[in-house]
Amino acid sequence: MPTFDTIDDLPADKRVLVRLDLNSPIEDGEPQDNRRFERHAETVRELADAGHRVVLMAHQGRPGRDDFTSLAGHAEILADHVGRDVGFVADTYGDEALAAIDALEAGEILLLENTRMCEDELPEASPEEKAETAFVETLAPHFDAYVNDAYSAAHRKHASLVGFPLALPAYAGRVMETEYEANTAIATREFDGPVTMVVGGTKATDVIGVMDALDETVDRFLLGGVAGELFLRAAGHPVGHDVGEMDLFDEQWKKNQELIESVLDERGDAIRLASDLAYEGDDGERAEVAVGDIDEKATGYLDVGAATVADYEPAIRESDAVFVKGALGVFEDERFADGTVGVLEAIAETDCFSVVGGGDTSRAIEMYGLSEEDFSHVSIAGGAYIRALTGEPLPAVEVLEAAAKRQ
Ligand SMILES: Nc1ncnc2c1ncn2[C@@H]1O[C@H](COP(=O)(O)OP(=O)(O)O)[C@@H](O)[C@H]1O
Ligand SMILES: O=C(OP(=O)(O)O)[C@H](O)COP(=O)(O)O
Repeated sequence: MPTFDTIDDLPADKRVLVRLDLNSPIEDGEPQDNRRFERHAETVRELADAGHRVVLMAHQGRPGRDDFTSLAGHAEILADHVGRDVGFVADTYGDEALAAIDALEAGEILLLENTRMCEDELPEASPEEKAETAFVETLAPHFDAYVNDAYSAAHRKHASLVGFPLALPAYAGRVMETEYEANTAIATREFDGPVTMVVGGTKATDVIGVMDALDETVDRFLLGGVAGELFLRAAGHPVGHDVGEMDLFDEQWKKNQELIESVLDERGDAIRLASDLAYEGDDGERAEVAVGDIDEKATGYLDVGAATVADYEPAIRESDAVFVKGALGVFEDERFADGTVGVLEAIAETDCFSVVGGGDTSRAIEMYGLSEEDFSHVSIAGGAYIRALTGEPLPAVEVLEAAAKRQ
């Protein structure tokens, strides 16, 4: 049973400030529809149908990255899923935002601009410090209640996630409630046979620390993506660094080198690394190279190769449970989807307990004709769900729990 209050406890006719996680893949500057919109739409529709004035906050990307964009396009996608208009204001807590908030009628919905465009949102700090920011102190008096539905961002100590619950009565939305219950239940589950974790994606910093903490739970890790290349670098291969305009490896290597080397040293037997990698050849087609034959990294590696997939598939078939965090390659491009899809197909065909997590990674399921029903749980959370597996508390959930004790 969750120890926070939910929107079932929210009194009628309120001005409600709601935190969603609409962080999405961006292609050609536009957000791509994904299950985060579909799932959050349920909470938003329920609040609007109940006659509340509903103001939404969300973030997109990280400052300095290509995916750091306005939320104007997100409002349109969300409106389609909710089945009601979703207004948008290109401001977070300035006069324009406050005027739009105060003009809302019962049942109307308004999305504010990307919270990370407001400098009080980042960096991480304690809930008390975040509650004292101008962002929270200016917005909170315009509301009666705060709802957090952003389970997938609950591992971040940002103002919109941990600051508002100190300033307003605070409740969990439907996504927060269901993801919390599902992921907490998984953390306490016991398995008879081997437990495997597929680790890929771009946010290596998030997963490497967790690999260390999952010592007791996970028997073997199958690596790919950026994390996989960083481990190959630690194992002495000339890969795992940026080339050209790339900004994925060097900073994460600097931050995690010691940890990667110690995880590899202590859990080397449990860690399987790619034996071949795929890249875009001169003719624009997919090309592959054995890791042992790489003398110098001249281009980006965008997937694991066929030999690696052949090595990983049987490991999955003999597992009792498989957890996926991050894609093994850039599956959005069909040429580099083999690793991710090969692994997902093996999981779908195996009678194991399986969880696929991450806003980006879980998109591969429908893109490649697999069904959500083939997996035990498809989480819209990535970093938050694997942290939940370690039993580590999530800061944004802790402040909801503290708020429930006060309410
Ligand atoms: N070798 C790679 N180089 C660049 N990007 C990669 C690579 N492998 C996987 N990715 C990207 O990782 C993304 C998913 O990673 P991440 O954002 O960490 O996970 P999620 O949002 O699913 O939790 C995918 O969109 C995929 O394109
Ligand atoms: O997409 C998210 O996390 P995920 O990639 O772990 O699923 C969340 O929106 C958190 O975003 P952040 O990792 O930029 O803080």
